[in-house]
Amino acid sequence: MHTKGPVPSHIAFIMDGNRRYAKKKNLLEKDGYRAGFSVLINVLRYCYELGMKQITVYAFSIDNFKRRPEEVQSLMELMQEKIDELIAEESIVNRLGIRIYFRGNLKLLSEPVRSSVEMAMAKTAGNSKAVLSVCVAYTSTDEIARAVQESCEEKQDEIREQDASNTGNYALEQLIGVADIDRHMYMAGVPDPDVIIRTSGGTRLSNFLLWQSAHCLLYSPRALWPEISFWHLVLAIIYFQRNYFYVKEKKKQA
Ligand SMILES: CC(C)=CCC/C(C)=C/CC/C(C)=C/COP(=O)(O)OP(=O)(O)O
Repeated sequence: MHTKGPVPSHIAFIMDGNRRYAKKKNLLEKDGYRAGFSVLINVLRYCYELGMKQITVYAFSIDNFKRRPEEVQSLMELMQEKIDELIAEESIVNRLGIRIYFRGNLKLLSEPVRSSVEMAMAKTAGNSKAVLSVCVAYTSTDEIARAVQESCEEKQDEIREQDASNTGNYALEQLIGVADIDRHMYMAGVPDPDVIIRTSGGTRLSNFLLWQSAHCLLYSPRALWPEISFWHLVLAIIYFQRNYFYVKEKKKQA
């Protein structure tokens, strides 16, 4: 597919509005999520066809564990079922050559879900045409805190040496900088997103990619996530293209 003008290299989605969709259509909550997953598959294909090769979705936040236990359970079961579909040999992921990463505090997941997630990452490791990052058990503040902790652990010996020499010139800022923290992020190695799309009209980031969104655009179509179509993506790209030079300049200055 050919588009005029640049397309985002990395597009990220806050898939909001699945429960509202279920309510609107008189469906069970879990069927709202099922509809959301089907749309995710379509969106993946559209993004790929439009030339966007880094796609990130916010599938489950650490805060989502506080929802009703039955809801958490049903979402986790759906996730497991859908991961199996995603990695089936003839799946769209394998046909298009998409590598899947699950990013987040994965030890918070139950054992069966964690095994599925790890299997999906291993089974798609040979795919190299595009990357789907699925943020689960994720919040940005958790990601940043862990990255800072790991950066400190990595430099432990040097920090101790400075402590021991006790010169009064304690230079932690020379030991740990932005690049060190970057390397320990769940999103390490992924270029920052150009656009975050939050469906259902909300303009909050809800603890998603806070570190990575310094120069990112936020686009908020009114449609609920399961209502997202190809044309919503086209409009998002037009919005990106209108702001492209601003984003490019900001990144250059950074
Ligand atoms: C395997 C895989 C990647 C599965 C992902 C499935 C999927 C669509 C997950 C979305 C999860 C979620 C908590 C969305 C927020 O909308 P909400 O349900 O809170 O909606 P609301 O704003 O209407 O309450």
